[in-house]
Amino acid sequence: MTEKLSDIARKTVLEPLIADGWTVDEDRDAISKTYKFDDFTEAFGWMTRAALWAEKWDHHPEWSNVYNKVEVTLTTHDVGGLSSLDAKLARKLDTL
Ligand SMILES: C[C@H](O)[C@H](O)[C@H]1CNC2=NC(N)=NC(=O)C2=N1
Repeated sequence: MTEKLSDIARKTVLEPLIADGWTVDEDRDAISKTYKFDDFTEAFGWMTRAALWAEKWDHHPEWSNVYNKVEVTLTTHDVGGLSSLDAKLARKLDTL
């Protein structure tokens, strides 16, 4: 069962993500990042790879794409805030 991150876990888990360009939206208890690519093909290719991981892990990003830019927000709808699944998916997205 997925649970919201505790205050202690939150600090440990979020710090490295913030260092890698993720920002925390405290109001929504979500993290966001904008990825920029050379062109649409690169952006959409990345989204396709990301979508396969999201489906595999049954954890899906909120995202939008305009040409070479992809804006991603991660939060766990089932618990109404950030969980370890968001951190796991964020780390994966950063490696794709
Ligand atoms: C039924 C299904 O497992 C759930 O609705 C999953 C699907 N993908 C999800 N994605 C995200 N981001 N949060 C969720 O709580 C969530 N729940």
